[in-house]
Amino acid sequence: MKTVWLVDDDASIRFVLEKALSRAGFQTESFASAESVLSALEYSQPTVLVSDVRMPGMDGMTLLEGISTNNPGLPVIIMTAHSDLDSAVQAFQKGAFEYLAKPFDLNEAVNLVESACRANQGLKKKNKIPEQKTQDIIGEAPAMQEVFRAIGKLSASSMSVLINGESGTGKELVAGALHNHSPRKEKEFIALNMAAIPKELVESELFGHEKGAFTGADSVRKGRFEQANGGTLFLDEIGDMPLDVQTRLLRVLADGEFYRVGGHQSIKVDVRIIAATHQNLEELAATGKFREDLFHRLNVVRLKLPALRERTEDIEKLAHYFLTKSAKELKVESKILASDACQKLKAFHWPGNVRQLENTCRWLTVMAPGQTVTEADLPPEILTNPIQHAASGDWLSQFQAWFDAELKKGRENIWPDVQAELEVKLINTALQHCNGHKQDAAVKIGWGRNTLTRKLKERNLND
Ligand SMILES: Nc1ncnc2c1ncn2[C@@H]1O[C@H](COP(=O)(O)OP(=O)(O)OP(=O)(O)O)[C@@H](O)[C@H]1O
Repeated sequence: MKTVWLVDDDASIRFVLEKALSRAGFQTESFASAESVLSALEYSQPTVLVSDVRMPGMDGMTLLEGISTNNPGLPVIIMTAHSDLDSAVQAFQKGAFEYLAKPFDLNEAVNLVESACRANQGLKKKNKIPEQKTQDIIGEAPAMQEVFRAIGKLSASSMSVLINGESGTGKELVAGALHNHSPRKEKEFIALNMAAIPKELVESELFGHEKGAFTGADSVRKGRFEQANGGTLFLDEIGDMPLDVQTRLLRVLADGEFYRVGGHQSIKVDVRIIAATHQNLEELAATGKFREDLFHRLNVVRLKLPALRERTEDIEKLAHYFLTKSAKELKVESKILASDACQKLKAFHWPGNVRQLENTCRWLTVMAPGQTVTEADLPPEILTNPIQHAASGDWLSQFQAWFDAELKKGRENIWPDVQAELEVKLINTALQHCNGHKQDAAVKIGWGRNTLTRKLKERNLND
């Protein structure tokens, strides 16, 4: 029978895990401290060990180190209430099989234990990398926990990573964390935004040029690839990379060497590529705007960063973090968010994502009159949020994707059709809501009764 040992000083956690695991057919044994489990490990060994991080006396990380040395191959799942990036990364670097952020779903915990049992030889102890504090990445939402896990798992590798996410969701921050937690961290991390460089300069920016390669090339210039040698090159907005440069990039990725513009001598480099985009690269590849082979080369590991409106549970913590940060920068006392203001921030749709929240907090630090920020202190654009995020999902993003696809098909003069569709939906929904009462429906929409009557005629809707 498969045995699972549980280590946690919190009796209630031990109790619920014991129950869930025995129901799933495991034999369990519980320990209240790391010391007691270490002495038990001298005599026997379970199939899987699950341990908390913070415990009085020896902590979970030290226990993990001891296990990696004395019981290599024993899969250990680390639980922590402190769901920050550092503990996830540390756990993986110290050889943990998985990382479970508290509070967790019991099914998730059982599934994890099951997969740890299957990986019976577990993870070998990895080379210890000196700890390095990265810029905090705040995120307790499940999608962010996935990202932290991936950063931890990728910390020993040089694989290409493709990061998807809207503008301001933290793509560059995550790329930086991937670099800082990799063996390349002593070398350069270079970030380059493809959309920000004029098309004709992209090639020389990346690969450098020889003197006289083109008008204005007065001297030899090293490109970003050479600067990033041994390190990481972060290519933001990769979907905007011109096709001919994509071909060259593909060649560098395949051969590890390239020529400067106008050069005849090949240059060898070892660069890890992390690419990011807010676009749908599969779609771009399907329509010939992005090289399919390059897409597959970059898409070895894909990370999806959620839009801020999809992780409202993180807004309060992020706001607190940014208010503290900007207060430090401005050398003033940090503002505190009142709960009405916090509710408003959570209800806003944040088209600019975390960057916009950061800017709002900076604005509040300067502009809010008192130490406590109330709803009335918030900038007007947040209070007059025209379209509350629809509970049924992010229909504006879907609309945007549809619009984008129509444009790509070459469609023109879209507005009349969109307007007609929107009006029909507005009218029908309002009439239904008001049991067919036109006056009330007009008020709900914000039209006069005559406008509603005219629109009903125009749109051939039955009176
Ligand atoms: N989870 C997070 N925790 C803390 N700060 C964050 C987080 N996500 C983003 N930020 C901050 O928000 C700002 C925008 O992030 P970043 O530049 O990484 O976004 P991006 O997705 O690369 O944006 P773009 O696509 O527009 O370049 C940065 O100042 C970053 O530090």
